[in-house]
Amino acid sequence: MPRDVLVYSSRLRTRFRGITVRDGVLLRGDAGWGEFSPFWDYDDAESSAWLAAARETADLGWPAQLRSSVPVNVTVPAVDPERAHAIVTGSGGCTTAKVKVAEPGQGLAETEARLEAVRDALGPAGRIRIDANGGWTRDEALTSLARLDRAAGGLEYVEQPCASVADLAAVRRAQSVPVAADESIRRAADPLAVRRAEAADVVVLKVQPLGGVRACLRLAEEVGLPVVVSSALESSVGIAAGLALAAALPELPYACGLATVHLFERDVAAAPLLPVGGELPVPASPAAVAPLAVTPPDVLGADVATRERWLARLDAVGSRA
Ligand SMILES: O=C(O)CCC(=O)c1ccccc1C(=O)O
Ligand SMILES: [Mg+2]
Repeated sequence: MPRDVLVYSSRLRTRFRGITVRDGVLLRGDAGWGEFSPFWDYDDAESSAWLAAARETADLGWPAQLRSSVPVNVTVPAVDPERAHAIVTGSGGCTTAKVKVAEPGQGLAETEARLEAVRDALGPAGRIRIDANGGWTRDEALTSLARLDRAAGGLEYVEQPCASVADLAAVRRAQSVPVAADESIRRAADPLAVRRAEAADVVVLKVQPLGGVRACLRLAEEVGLPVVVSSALESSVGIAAGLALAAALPELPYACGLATVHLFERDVAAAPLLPVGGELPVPASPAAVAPLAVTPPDVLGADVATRERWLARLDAVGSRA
């Protein structure tokens, strides 16, 4: 393997987005290290934006930064109330929590119990947002939001309650919890459809699926809505690019969803990007977030088969450009 391409793999502490292991490639360029880690269910065409993001960070580095630290939310997967409470308590001082809801196979009562536990751990001044990942119909969204807003003692917003832009707009009009668009931006042919339909109050932007920090800055300007920068469940190298975007946005009214390194059993960086006092420090440049020393060769956790799979994927996606 070339010296400027590393493959990492880590088990996750809890199942997230249906996966229990996260892996990806780290690429080194003149500016430092960038991460290429599309999920395995993404095809080569969809993965090319992820590669553009990795190359931008590695080769060009990041635009000017307006802030040196970024408030972040703790991310609470669809775990039981005791785990949810412990995750919030051990979050490194986060006062905003994002809780996964609409998990297949889970009932509303379980979700209510999780939200009550999170509220108990945060106290009355904390903020709670939820993410349904498009899992509800309009009617389910309306029923669920009324109940979950009560269980949480107030919701800051709901992320992607339904899959389609039309349904997001309908849910937004029919009740009072603000709506954030995630998949409707990052997996849509036309991310501006959300603005035209007045389907959201907030947009979630992720650097890798949207093709890089600069592409996200342009999109933020075009959409004209408040932005929450979030992780695609990346190692500290990928999270660093999210922090670069959050640091470059003219306004940042909400905590960002970049505190996900705690979900990894083993991060790639010597100094993992974990929150302190509810904030993450913004690395000055991509060179500031280097992976651990690369000897012995398995230090980043990927076995030979995983490395070969990623190198083949990198070739396939790279040859499309
Ligand atoms: O926003 C956060 O708190 C963490 C990031 C997150 O939830 C996420 C991570 C990987 C893939 C999808 C999502 C999502 O927001 O749906
Ligand atoms: Mg989301």
